[in-house]
Amino acid sequence: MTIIDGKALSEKTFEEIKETHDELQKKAGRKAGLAVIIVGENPASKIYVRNKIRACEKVGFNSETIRLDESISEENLLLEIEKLNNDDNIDGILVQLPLPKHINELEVINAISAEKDVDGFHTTNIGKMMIGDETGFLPCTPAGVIQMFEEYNIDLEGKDVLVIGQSNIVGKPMTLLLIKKRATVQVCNSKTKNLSEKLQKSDVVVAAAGSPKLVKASDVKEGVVVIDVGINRVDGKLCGDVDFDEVSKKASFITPVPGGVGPMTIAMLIKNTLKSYKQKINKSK
Ligand SMILES: Nc1nc(=O)c2c([nH]1)NC[C@@H]1CN(c3ccc(C(=O)N[C@@H](CCC(=O)O)C(=O)O)cc3)C=[N+]21
Repeated sequence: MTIIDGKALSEKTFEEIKETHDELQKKAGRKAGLAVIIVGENPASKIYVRNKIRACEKVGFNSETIRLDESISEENLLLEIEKLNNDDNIDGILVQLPLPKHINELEVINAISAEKDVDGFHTTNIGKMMIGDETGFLPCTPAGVIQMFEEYNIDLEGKDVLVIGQSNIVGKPMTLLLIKKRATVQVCNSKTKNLSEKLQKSDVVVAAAGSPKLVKASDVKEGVVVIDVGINRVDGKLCGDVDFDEVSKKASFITPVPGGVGPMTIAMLIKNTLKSYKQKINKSK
């Protein structure tokens, strides 16, 4: 059994990006820049945003955090985004989700210039992913999972993959990227019947349901590859959707929580920001 070390893999990615960025910035005369907008005081959001800013520091990018009050109007949030769209020192804009209920998330995401949407949530980038146009940005979590498969030489061709969860930010895009790898994908949600039966038949499981210990050892087959995208806080402790201690005894590969998919998500955000920076400095030449 191999534990897929997302933390180590993210550190390796940061080092590679730092080197490339150090080179490019000499010629471009400016650093890459990421702007993160956070609305309200969600404690989990604060931790994630802090991790993203730290990652920028590691690779030498400029970063800017814009903290807005919970009560901000959608109109004023859109004005903040517009400023960043027009700022030539900003390559990536990220609006931390979830947003307060009075704000329309889709409107806000689509107000970000598609060329700066390093989250890969903009309709244009989703469309590009759908048809395989590689000029766009891939959503960070699914892209991070694919990177893990590649680094550990886990071949997906012809494999039966079960994706648990169908969110716009994980389940749906994950499915598209797995199809591109020629896997046979089945997508489950909370209405799915006989989940355990489906798990037993799967070569690879991607769990993104947000339900602690949903995937148990008795559900999976010997040699299964398990990717745990869940982030749940149980009694103050961070845990995924997989009963790691038990399932790891049957798995060939498994990701831990923390230290698995989470750090890879941030690594892909930084990678997307570098891609945007490259596209912009090449354009202005
Ligand atoms: N616009 C937007 N983009 C996002 O990418 C986005 C978002 N909104 N909203 C929330 C989710 C969640 N997310 C995580 C990123 C890193 C870790 C991470 O680094 N996790 C560490 C542990 C962190 C901890 O201690 O809590 C780990 O798994 O090892 C987790 C979760 C990004 N998200």
